[in-house]
Amino acid sequence: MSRLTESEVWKALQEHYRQIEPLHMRDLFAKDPGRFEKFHLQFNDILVDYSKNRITEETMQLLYALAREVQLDRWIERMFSGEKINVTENRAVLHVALRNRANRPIYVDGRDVMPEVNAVLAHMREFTEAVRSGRWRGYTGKAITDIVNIGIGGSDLGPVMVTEALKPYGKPDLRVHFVSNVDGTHIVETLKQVHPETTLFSIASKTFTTQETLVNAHTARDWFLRYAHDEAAVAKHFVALSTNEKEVVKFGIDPKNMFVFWDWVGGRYSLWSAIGLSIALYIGMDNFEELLTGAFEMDEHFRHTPFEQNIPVTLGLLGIWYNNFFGAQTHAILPYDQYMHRFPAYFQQGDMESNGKRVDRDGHVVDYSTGPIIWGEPGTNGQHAFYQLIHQGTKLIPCDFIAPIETHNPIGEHHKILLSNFFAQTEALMRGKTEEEVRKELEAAGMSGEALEKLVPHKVFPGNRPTNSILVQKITPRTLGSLIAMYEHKIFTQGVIWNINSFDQWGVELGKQLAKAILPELEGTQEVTGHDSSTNGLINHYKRHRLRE
Ligand SMILES: O=P(O)(O)OC[C@H]1O[C@@H](O)[C@@H](O)[C@@H](O)[C@@H]1O
Repeated sequence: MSRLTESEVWKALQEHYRQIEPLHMRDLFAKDPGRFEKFHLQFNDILVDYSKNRITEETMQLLYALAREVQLDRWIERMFSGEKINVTENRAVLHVALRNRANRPIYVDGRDVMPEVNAVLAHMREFTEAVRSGRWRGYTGKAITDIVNIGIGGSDLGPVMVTEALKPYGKPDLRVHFVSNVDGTHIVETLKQVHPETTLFSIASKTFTTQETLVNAHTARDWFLRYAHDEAAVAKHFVALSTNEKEVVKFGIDPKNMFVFWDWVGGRYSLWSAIGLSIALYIGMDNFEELLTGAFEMDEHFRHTPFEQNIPVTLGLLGIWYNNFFGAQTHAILPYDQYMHRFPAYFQQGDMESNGKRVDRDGHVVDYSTGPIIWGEPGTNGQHAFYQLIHQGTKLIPCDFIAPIETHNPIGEHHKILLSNFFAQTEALMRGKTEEEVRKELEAAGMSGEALEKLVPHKVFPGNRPTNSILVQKITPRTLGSLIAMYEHKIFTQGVIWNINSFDQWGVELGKQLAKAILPELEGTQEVTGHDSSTNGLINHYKRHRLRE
């Protein structure tokens, strides 16, 4: 037994779960007209309604007590004050410093990091303004029309998600492209759309050793040089976003064209750093700073608001409730906003790479479930795809519904229809439809007897399916910044409760190592024998059939 599962409050939650499990939210709503009032939070223009959860006031009290039990407040302070809470890599976790708009000093190893943070922001401003205004010229004197960001994981997903989410703020005559996959198709298809004289490549890699990114970057460089025939021209078309100057120089990028960040920025928390350059190029530095401001406001909220009114803490605790007491395995993020279509994918990395851990901070295998599987698609597409399982399947899937009150594209009735679906789905998931209601409905449609009885069970919706509804005024840079930070801190809250290190990612290493070992084995015709029979069989099949080409 771990300290967590042995704690009094954990046991009280287990006991309490037995009382809550049989209750239906329909009845909880019927009994208490003040339920929405009780269970919603507001911060700036973000409203979080968590009343459609399988909770009572006692549930929340116990969950907040759990946050106190694990001293969440102390962990928050540790993060914000630059303590090396990423213990396995001996690093501070300071993405919050990147958006510390108050400019309060934050120390790492006795040194205030803020002057460096501000210097990089100034460098980004100078560069993005030069490119956007057309002052920055390519090797034949033309202005830049296309940005190709080459990066993967945290060096890709954030910029992709944000540039998509903030498309209405993008410079119309500047296109951004993202190449991440080592599959040659990704770079080949992208290069078909751009011209070397007017394209700027940003090579985004914290370590600058990631195989996929370097392979793609070399291919881009070779392609470029086939046109330019001049190594000196590379400086006008390639910039690097990285922590590793040595490798950047080795690649052939002038350190003047390097935008730096630091080891205390985790890859999946790096969109706020120089990794956000493609975002800043696209939406402009003022908007990029608005994004930072939105995140900063959420940071302040997270750091200073009592748990009971604290949005990330509350969302984190609700996640714990389903994950650890109801046994929910997954969590869906469902943005009702087409521009936000990569938001679930972004937090797939954000959450699953952070909290997909099976040992605690002290290296002990945990005896409780940790990070959920995160998934989702924008509404209403999801409704016509996987919502069936959420409504009537055998699995409990807590969902976050996110929607803007105002759309960037007010055309006809579209937004009202979209929002009516947003409201209807959480209502349907909560209420369901009883046998009696189904029977009445079928009778009204003129059905009766055996035919009716046969159909009834199929048309019953059990309901009682938990959702959070997150309504924002509009998806602006500032609001998006707050929303992203909200989820980051939710992940942090859960990591603290599970006593895991949310900031390393050793799990990605084994596959990388094995791929490196296998790569040379794919050469030549010699039979491979060094693996298990499945891996040998697959590699040898590939080698035999490749030779047939
Ligand atoms: O930014 P670089 O160093 O290329 O890493 C890209 C990605 O690599 C993966 O293996 C993970 O470690 C991610 O967290 C990271 O975002």
